Amino acid sequence: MNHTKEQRVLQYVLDNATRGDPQSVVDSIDNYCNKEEWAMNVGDQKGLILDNIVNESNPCVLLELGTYCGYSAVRIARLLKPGAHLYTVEFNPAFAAVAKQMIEFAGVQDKVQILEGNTQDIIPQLKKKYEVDTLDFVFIDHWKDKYLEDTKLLEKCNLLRKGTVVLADNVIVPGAPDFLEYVRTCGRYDCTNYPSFLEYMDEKDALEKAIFRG
Ligand SMILES: Oc1cc(-c2ccc(F)cc2)cc2cccnc12
Ligand SMILES: [Mg+2]
Repeated sequence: MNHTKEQRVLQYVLDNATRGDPQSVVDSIDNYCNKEEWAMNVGDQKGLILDNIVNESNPCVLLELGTYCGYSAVRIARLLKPGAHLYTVEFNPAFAAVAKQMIEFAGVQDKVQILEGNTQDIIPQLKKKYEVDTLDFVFIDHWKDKYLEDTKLLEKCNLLRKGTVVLADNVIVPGAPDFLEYVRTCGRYDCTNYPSFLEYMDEKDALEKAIFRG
C-alpha cells in the first residue's frame, strides 16, 4: 500500500509517533527524512526559525501555500492560540490526502483546514467563501515560480494588512529570485533574511520574512 514516499512518511508517523501529540509527529517526520528518505518538509533547522517567527507574531488567521505532507501545518498549528486558524493550500491530491491523515493524527484538525486546488483559484475565494478578512501570517512554501505571482495576488485581493508577516521558504535553494527582488525593492515590505540550511542536508538555504507595510 505504501507505494509513494509520502505514504511511507505517513506510515512511519503512524507507527512511531503518539496520536494527539503534534511534537512527536514533527520529530518522527524529521527522524524518517534524516535517516531513510529525503523529503521537502521545511525541516527542524528552518522549522525552529519558523516557530520563533510564528510565536513573535501571535497570529490568529494564517495561510500556508504548499501543504505537502502537513509537516509545517502541524508544526505551526501546535503553536497557535485557541481560536486561531490555519488555511493550507495543496494542489496535489495525493499530497493532500497524506496531509489530511497527518493533521488528524496530530490532533490539530480543528485548527487547520486543507484547501485542495490551485493557489491562483483559492486565494481570490478566501474573503467570500472562507470568510477571511485579512491574514496575520502567510507561509509560502510551494513551487518557487509561483511565489511572486501569489504574493501580488494576495495584495490585489486585499488580504494583507499593516504588519502581516509573509514568510517564504527556500529563497536560496531552489531559490525565488524574482520574489526576493520584488519584496526587497517594491517599498511595501520590511524584509529580513534568515540564513539556515536545506532540510536534512548541509546545503545553505534561507527563509525571508517580508512584513507588509500596509
Ligand atoms: O523545501 C523545498 C526544497 C526543495 C528542493 C528540491 C530539490 C533540491 F535538490 C533542493 C530543494 C523543493 C521544494 C518545493 C516546494 C516546497 N519546498 C521545497
Ligand atoms: Mg520548502
